[in-house]
Amino acid sequence: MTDAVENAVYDVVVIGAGPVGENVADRTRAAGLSTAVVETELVGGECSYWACMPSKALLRPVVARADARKVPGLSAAVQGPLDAAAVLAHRDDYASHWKDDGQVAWLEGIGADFYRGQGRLTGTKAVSVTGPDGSEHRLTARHAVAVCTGSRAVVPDLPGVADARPWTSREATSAKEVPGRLVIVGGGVVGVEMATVWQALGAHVTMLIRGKGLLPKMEPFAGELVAEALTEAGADIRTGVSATSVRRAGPDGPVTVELDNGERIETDEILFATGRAPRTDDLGLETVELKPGSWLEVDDSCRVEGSNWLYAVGDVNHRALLTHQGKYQARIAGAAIAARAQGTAPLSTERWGAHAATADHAAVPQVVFTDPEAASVGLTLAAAERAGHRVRAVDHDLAAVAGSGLYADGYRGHARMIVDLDREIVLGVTFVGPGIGELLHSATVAVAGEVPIDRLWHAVPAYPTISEVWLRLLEAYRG
Ligand SMILES: Cc1cc2nc3c(=O)[nH]c(=O)nc-3n(C[C@H](O)[C@H](O)[C@H](O)COP(=O)(O)OP(=O)(O)OC[C@H]3O[C@@H](n4cnc5c(N)ncnc54)[C@H](O)[C@@H]3O)c2cc1C
Ligand SMILES: NC(=O)c1ccc[n+]([C@@H]2O[C@H](COP(=O)([O-])OP(=O)(O)OC[C@H]3O[C@@H](n4cnc5c(N)ncnc54)[C@H](O)[C@@H]3O)[C@@H](O)[C@H]2O)c1
Repeated sequence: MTDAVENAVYDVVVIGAGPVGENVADRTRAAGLSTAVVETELVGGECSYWACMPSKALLRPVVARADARKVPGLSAAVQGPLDAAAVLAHRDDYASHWKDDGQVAWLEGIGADFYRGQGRLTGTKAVSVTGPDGSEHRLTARHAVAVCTGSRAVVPDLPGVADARPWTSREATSAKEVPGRLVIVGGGVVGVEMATVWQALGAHVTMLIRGKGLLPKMEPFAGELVAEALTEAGADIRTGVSATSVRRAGPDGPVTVELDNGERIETDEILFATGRAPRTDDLGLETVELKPGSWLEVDDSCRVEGSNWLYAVGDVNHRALLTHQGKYQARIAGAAIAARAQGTAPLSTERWGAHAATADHAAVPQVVFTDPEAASVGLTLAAAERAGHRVRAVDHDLAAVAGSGLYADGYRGHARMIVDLDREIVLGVTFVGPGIGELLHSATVAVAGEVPIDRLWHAVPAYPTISEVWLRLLEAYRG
């Protein structure tokens, strides 16, 4: 495989070993292709150390306590504060203490060759790797290079922001202490999940939302129910305001945030949860006639538009910034790379084919792990109407289901199903309420499977579970 230390030829070179790069490598190795994997930080990527894993480890005790407080006979036992030190220690375990030995061993176990260093394209099918010690490797790919370099947090360029040392999602998921006061700018998924964690751990959280409410990409009731609960928990949610400058007084002093309405807020830390940018600025894209710093546009097999060897998989292609969706793309791209390399059979790139990431357009599931949880798959009503579908939204109060009442006293929640009136299939579903995260996959199966409403009528939910909401939604649709 290697003809010299610095120069090596592989069937496939994967740049970036987050969950997505790992899965591309897993698939290409399973197909018998020699594969090099290049990682500049930690194998496992953002998800393992500063995103999904630590954030969910922080959220689990918060949400479990909130649920338990609504169960008669149990609530009195869980009125005390969370043990913040134990929660943070649990988080540290789930972030593997920011060490990647286990994941490096896994990569080696699948037979991939691992290179630690910054990967850069240097031309067609050519990648250089600059190691931490300055060493240089030049890798050539016979068939494909897969860029899986993910995304990083965006911090708006406000006066004073750099000197204020703001938190991004990295600090918000890895902080060692609970700040007394935390201002969060942005009310997307990172904003609401981190507000839920840090408010419950003892910080006083203020959210600054420039728009009308939280979770603007979901159905409006999702943001409303999450905002209601966060406010009850003690958070201060301000909508229609933007930060205009940020100033930290001295190295350890508080931060003063100026708002566009003239107000000032003093805080101990400020978190910018204001979206993501692609990690493509130092990737050598200019050597293959692509623009550094841009998201990489791909076809449904995840191959970069206009190229026959370059793939972009996961966050970096901007199709759906979610680990499970990136791993799905990795399975599709890995299969496409192998099929093209082996040239044995034509690719199935038609809608829902083995080499087409069709679900990225039609059935992307997401769970927001707040109290209450918010989960959705497929289209919202607004998105379906924008796309020109003739649809009907069917709504049901989740509290009016036997299973919900048993799950929690005073259960609050809502469900919406978007039905395509021409095809009589479900285009989208949103659930908001305690304990609904695990319900989402039933909706994903219905949407991705394009299961006709007439057949869904025969999918009987067990009594008394929260899933009975399916029956109520179908009854409401059929009148
Ligand atoms: C706070 C937070 C919580 C989240 N929670 C969830 C969740 O609960 N569920 C969910 O599905 N998604 C969640 N996400 C989104 C999820 O983290 C991303 O969708 C996922 O990490 C994308 O995987 P990836 O492999 O494409 O990129 P990444 O995980 O970003 O990995 C990319 C890897 O490439 C490496 N790299 C970059 N450039 C180079 C280079 N030039 N050379 C070599 N290596 C390079 C990076 O070091 C990194 O290790 C969350 C995100 C955040 C910020
Ligand atoms: N549970 C999960 O699945 C999960 C959890 C966390 C993150 N993620 C993923 O990570 C990605 C990043 O999350 P995110 O919350 O950072 O991004 P986001 O795009 O979901 O939300 C960012 C929010 O910040 C606002 N914003 C942007 N610039 C601003 C500014 N200058 N001032 C004020 N507000 C501003 C936007 O209007 C938007 O509402 C998302 O795509 C999400 O899917 C997923």
